[in-house]
Amino acid sequence: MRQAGRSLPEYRKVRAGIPMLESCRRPDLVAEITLQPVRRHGVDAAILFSDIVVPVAAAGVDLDIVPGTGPVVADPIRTPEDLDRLRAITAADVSYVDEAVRLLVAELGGTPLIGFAGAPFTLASYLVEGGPSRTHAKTKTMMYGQPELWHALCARLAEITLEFLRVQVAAGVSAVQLFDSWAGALSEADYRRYVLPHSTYVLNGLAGTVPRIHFGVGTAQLLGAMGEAGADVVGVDWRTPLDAAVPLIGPGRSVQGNLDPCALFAPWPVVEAEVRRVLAEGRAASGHIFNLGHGVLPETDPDVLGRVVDLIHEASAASQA
Ligand SMILES: Cc1c2[nH]c(c1CCC(=O)O)Cc1[nH]c(c(CCC(=O)O)c1C)Cc1[nH]c(c(CCC(=O)O)c1C)Cc1[nH]c(c(C)c1CCC(=O)O)C2
Repeated sequence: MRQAGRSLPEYRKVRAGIPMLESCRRPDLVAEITLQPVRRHGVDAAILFSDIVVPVAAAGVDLDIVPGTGPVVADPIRTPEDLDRLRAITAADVSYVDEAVRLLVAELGGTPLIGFAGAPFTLASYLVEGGPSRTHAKTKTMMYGQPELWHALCARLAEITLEFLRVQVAAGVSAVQLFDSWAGALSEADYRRYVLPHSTYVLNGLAGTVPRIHFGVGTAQLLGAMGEAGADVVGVDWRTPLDAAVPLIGPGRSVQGNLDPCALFAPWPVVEAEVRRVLAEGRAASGHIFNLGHGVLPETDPDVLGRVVDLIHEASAASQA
């Protein structure tokens, strides 16, 4: 999730005056920003500093990441001719990611690095809408009205995503996360018909390499299907308690989540109780990666994040003793 950054003063300092996409293309900066939360909070894994739209920009789409808004696409993709502007990528198109991952793996020592990419639906939504959307109306208009174009777009995005993840795996990441942040906008039937085959293509393409995490927001109705897409770990947002999510996700998969990012604004005793609740509910799963249910909000106090990390370490050590 978008977490390395925005709450940390040291992040804002190194990013000052450097546009988001440019910072994603500078391996030295990527390495420094990725390491910041590991140094400060002592988290158990680092998440690569990049963005889900980085490979799409490398594929020839004119886009920008606007502070406070998110990805904005100059000419949205709405016709078969528009789709021609989205070409395949090769490793050479994203060589800065290869370089950044190699730098990081060397620096991190034993701390695992998690790579990531955006899933076809969430990427398609930005490309078709032209920017963030509450209803995803234009995206669904293409999905229902031009299903052939929709599937061609998602198939192209799946190839781009898979290549982007393969570069990260080859460079040494220890796990990958596929973000389908906005898939929760779909019914299970539509997800299965219009999205699942494409996400499955990406996740299966990495079978036998590194563990695969699959995450979306507001996906209670999709947890089973998202697990079927081929993930080893399914990420859950804060709306669904982990012990309720586990039977939906099914056997053989671990869970990730799911503290409400807004809980970090509560008085410490409330934060502590919420963290302990999430840990207790996570015991229903065969494996649990503690995380927030979505990204850290920029206003979050970094000291509270540090205390949460310490509490989780203490509580997991105590439960294993
Ligand atoms: C949907 C999505 C995006 N990007 C991402 C997703 C999927 C996960 C999720 O749902 O949070 C994924 C992402 N984006 C970023 C990371 C790197 C890891 C990390 O920083 O923790 C990751 C894993 C950096 C980023 N990506 C972005 C930031 C903020 C950039 C800044 O410093 O201004 C960071 C650190 C920008 C971004 N990029 C995107 C949005 C919606 C925004 C926020 C815009 C805003 O509110 O300012 C698209």
